[in-house]
Amino acid sequence: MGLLVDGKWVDKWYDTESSGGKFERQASKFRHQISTQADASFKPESGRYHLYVSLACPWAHRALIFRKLKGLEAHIDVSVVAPDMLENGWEFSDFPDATGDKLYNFDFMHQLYTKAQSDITTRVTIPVLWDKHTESIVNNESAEIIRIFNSQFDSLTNNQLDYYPQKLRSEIDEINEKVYHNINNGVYKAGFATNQMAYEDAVIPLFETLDWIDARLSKQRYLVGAQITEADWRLFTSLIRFDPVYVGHFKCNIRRIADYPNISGYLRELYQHPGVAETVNFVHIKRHYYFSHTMYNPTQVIPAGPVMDLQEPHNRDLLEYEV
Ligand SMILES: N[C@@H](CCC(=O)N[C@@H](CS)C(=O)NCC(=O)O)C(=O)O
Repeated sequence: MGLLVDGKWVDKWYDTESSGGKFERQASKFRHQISTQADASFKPESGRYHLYVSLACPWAHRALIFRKLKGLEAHIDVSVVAPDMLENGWEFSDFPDATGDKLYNFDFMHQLYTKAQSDITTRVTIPVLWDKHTESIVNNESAEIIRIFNSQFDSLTNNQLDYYPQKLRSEIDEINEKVYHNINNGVYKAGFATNQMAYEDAVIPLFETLDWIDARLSKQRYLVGAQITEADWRLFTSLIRFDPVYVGHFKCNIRRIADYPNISGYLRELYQHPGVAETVNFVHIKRHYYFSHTMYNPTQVIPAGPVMDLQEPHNRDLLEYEV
């Protein structure tokens, strides 16, 4: 684990000393858009873009799900890193279901970042949406990559499914904000905290938000009502990792997802949504966290459980929802 400083790889864990034991996530660097507009530098073109992901990472998982839901597999190919993120950061070593770097055959993800900009200073995160024409990074912020996938390739795919519809945008944004701070990033803030207070500052709002969501899902099928939206997929990638990893490894153990009746059914419904189960890889997920974070799990032993039957009926369609 480390970062690039002026284009050089430096092996260094997150600095929590300067922030009172708190983990603070750095903003993503590359924020270009893909657009059909005449003057756009990045236009939607089949085969032009390449997606770099880890199957372990909840942020990359969002992008993989949207690629699937929006029928982009034939247009945007994927390279999958190995689950271990150790002294060289993300790497393309051999591991079942990892693909290697299909474009450059690099050994490490940081080589892709320095190919984009040779003197860059940044953390080397995943997902990355790469442009083969300019040989650079279009965008490395998952929240933006999924919006690009949601709408900008529709003319190529003829897939008009819209997970961020105009009329629901303000409600989706409001829920995303709460879910991002308290859950998506909340589990990391709890897990990476280096003192008791920083941990409690994260773990309490995390479970308050899960309690709130469970109550909400007792009345409506999805986070924003009767229609599945981006907000649901953004929550899904954290929920699916919760019982296998966050409960134990990140000390998010006030309750398990299995203890929440409505969230459990909702999680099963999203998992059973066509195409989604294929994007979930529990071997990569468990291996990444338990093997890479050696300061929390120095033995690198990976727990065997939990048993989860995500194919059980979810019965969410029986719900009388209020919108
Ligand atoms: N804001 C980014 C965050 C991505 C992110 O932090 N990914 C993690 C993997 S789960 C990573 O690559 N971490 C490496 C690092 O922080 O150095 C996004 O949502 O795309």
